[in-house]
Amino acid sequence: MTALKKTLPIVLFALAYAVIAMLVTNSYYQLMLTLVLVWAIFGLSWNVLSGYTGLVSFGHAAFFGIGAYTTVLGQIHFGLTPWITIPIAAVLGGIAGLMVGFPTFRLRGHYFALAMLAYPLALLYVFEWLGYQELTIPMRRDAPLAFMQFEDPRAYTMIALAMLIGTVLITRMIEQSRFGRALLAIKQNEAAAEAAGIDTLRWKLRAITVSGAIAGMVGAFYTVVLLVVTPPSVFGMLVSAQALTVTMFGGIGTVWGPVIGAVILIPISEILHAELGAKIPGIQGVIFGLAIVAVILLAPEGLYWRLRDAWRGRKRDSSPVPPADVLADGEPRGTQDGFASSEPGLRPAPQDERAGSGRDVSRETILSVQGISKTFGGLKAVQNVSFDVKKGEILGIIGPNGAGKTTLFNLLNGFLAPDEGKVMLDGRDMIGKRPHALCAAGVGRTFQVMRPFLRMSVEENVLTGAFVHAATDAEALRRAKEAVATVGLADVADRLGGELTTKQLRLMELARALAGQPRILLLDETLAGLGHGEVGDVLAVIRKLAATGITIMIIEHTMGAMVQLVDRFVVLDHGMVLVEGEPHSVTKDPRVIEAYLGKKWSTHADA
Ligand SMILES: Nc1ncnc2c1ncn2[C@@H]1O[C@H](COP(=O)(O)OP(=O)(O)OP(=O)(O)O)[C@@H](O)[C@H]1O
Repeated sequence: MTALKKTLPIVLFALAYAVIAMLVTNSYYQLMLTLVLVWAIFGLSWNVLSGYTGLVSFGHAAFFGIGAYTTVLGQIHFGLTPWITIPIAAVLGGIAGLMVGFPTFRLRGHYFALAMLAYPLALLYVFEWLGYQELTIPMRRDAPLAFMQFEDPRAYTMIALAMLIGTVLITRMIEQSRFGRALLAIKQNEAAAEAAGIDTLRWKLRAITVSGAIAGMVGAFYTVVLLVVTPPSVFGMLVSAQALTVTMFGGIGTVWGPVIGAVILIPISEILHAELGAKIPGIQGVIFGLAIVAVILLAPEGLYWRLRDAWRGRKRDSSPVPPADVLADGEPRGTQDGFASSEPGLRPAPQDERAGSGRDVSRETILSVQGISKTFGGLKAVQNVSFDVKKGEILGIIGPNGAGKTTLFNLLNGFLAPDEGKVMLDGRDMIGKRPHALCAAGVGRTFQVMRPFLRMSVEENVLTGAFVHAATDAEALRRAKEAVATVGLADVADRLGGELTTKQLRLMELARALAGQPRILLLDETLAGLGHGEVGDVLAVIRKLAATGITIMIIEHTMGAMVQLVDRFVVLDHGMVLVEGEPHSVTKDPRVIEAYLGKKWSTHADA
């Protein structure tokens, strides 16, 4: 039923388009109908890589041009029909994608976008140098159908429509599978995606391969329609810009975006080009420029998302503003006053209550940190830190701001490689492993500054973390639902990440880490930004997880809560272990009071 509901708009669109195409007799308008579909397909190709992963490509013309030249050279030199060269172009486009992706994915953001620009430009000059300035597809009047040379231009529109439906269905499949979820997770937060067990490089390479294949295919077909190919017409800047513009205008990261963008922008630019092209050369570039400016100002993610948000907004009158510490740069809280923060009502417990969790902890070591160090420039953020974590233990990592606590977590989950030292998980050396591999080995992680996927629902957020050990999508979904229920978010499972309160976001991050079935969970300031009652709720969930046997390491400044939660503390100061031990002895240690807790602590505790 749902599948039918999702496929119906595509079927209706295709039917309406086919009817219009059949009714149009003017060959110029027929060509425009074909070109709308060509640019929609090219936009979908761009979308598979850039729309879903957020890695903007200015170089998709490289794949398009390879496809275009495959067709024309295939027919000139080998007498091959486009029925054969179009699939070959798709394969070559895919291979080119893989070859481009491998070195270029080392770069991020603007650097990636600019590096991508180099590929079509380089190919443009290579093809000019090879003497392929202007090539025309030889006419085959003896076998027009066999060589895709139709008298009736409607045939091209129908083929383009079939290609568009195929591309939409492929994109849909990607979007709704583990593939698409991995790409969207990468887009929204690559570090969080890695920590949730997603092998980001592998998924990005798959995306660029599929994207290159679609671009190669449609580039090949474009040449069949226009019959002539020149390097600037297929490798030129305007070609890449066209894919980018139709998608940005229509909507990034959705199947409908490139279709909407192409349906609106291509006819406008083509008609203006026909009417005013002689007086204002390059009018198409102006139209695309204006479209981009309009989109940036009015609907930064494109028309589709603006309309969808307006529709959702009408359905849901008020949605809470995302908390200030989500993806923000600043520290959400700290100990700037030299006194570890203590939530109202969670003042340091009286001496006799401060005996930690009182739970039985195994003697077996799960994680052994052996002399690890990390230096940033001249700053020794972590210096020769060693300690063991016992199976089932809740270990608190405390220390003043800048003591190296988050850096330690980054070393433990593979975001950073230590300069020296070892990290042994169940006796196996974990050094050199990437975060997704460490996640697969059993290390789960949440973040100090929360990294939710704001455009995904709670369940989808958690699902991204569930694939790491799930053999099938159904199993991942089951695990995600279980994790959502365990943290008590089942009632809001359908809400978007951007609509949650701080407490719900903290619990959702916990569930996302939990869905990967971790054996050890690294919780970085999970209580930050929570109110009094909320701290108690989240603590109850952490205790519940510990009771199931999960080992927990937690960084937290809320000392009143920490002394009641943890079995043991490791206190860091200036990147070194200052003291290690049970809560009651650690909180009385003069060195800890001096470096971290402050004199106010002992006054509070004695009160
Ligand atoms: N990527 C980096 N590059 C340079 N310096 C860094 C980097 N990451 C951390 N540092 C520095 O290393 C030191 C330790 O930082 P870290 O974030 O680990 O401290 P922390 O104990 O977690 O502090 P807080 O309690 O404020 O979160 C700080 O001086 C910080 O400025």
